[in-house]
Amino acid sequence: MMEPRRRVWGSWPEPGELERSVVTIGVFDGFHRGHVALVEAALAAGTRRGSPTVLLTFDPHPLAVLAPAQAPRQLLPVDDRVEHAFALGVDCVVVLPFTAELAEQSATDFVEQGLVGRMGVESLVVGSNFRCGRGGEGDVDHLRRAGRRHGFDVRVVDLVRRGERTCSSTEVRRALAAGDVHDAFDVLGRHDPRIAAAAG
Ligand SMILES: Cc1cc2nc3c(=O)[nH]c(=O)nc-3n(C[C@H](O)[C@H](O)[C@H](O)COP(=O)(O)O)c2cc1C
Ligand SMILES: Nc1ncnc2c1ncn2[C@@H]1O[C@H](COP(=O)(O)OP(=O)(O)OP(=O)(O)O)[C@@H](O)[C@H]1O
Repeated sequence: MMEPRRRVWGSWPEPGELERSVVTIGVFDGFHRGHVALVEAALAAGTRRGSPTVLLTFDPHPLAVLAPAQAPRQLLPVDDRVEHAFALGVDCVVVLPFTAELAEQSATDFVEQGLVGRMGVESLVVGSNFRCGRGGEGDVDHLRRAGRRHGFDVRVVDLVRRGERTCSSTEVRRALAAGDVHDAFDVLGRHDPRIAAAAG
């Protein structure tokens, strides 16, 4: 089968559309240094295995559904996140609509029905603080156990730091809110006028 390239799914791929993959998951708002490191680790695993590297992301931001009052201002629209992923060399992107129904799904079902059943995951690459599933129950230990049951490997990436702090979308937003665009760019690892505009 020809491996898919630059394909974007707006929901889980249908059975058979994606038979094997290296998957990295998260919101990826801003595409900061940590996100880039995660994608690079996934690409290295994809190349090693000869499997497509797929970035799985959510839209809207999970907090917009789980706690709308605390939902952060979006740094990059989902189309820009997809473009960043492709520019780095990711083969395909899955954008899952984050709905109340998805938030209620157990981590086990998310992994078995989604990652294994629809994506044929061979290797899962996440940051050490990643969680998925109802109530955030699916931490990296949970994912490793699921990986042993289903025969996929879990690669946990150490969080990228910049001096004293851990790079995160939250840190970028904090710097922007303080009016310090240079600091925001320092966490991001690049100058990005669209993100400066997100400061409003
Ligand atoms: C199936 C599923 C259910 C989730 N349910 C919850 C939840 O109940 N409470 C919560 O705070 N986050 C929940 N999340 C969101 C995750 O904790 C997390 O924010 C999301 O997977 C993105 O990961 P990231 O924040 O590391 O990018 C869920 C995620 C998934 C995939
Ligand atoms: N500094 C980092 N280094 C490496 N991986 C990271 C880093 N920060 C987040 N990740 C990973 O990137 C993926 C996407 O996470 P997410 O988009 O929630 O990042 P975040 O920047 O921590 O966001 P927020 O600040 O809004 O919680 C997850 O797998 C997460 O574990």
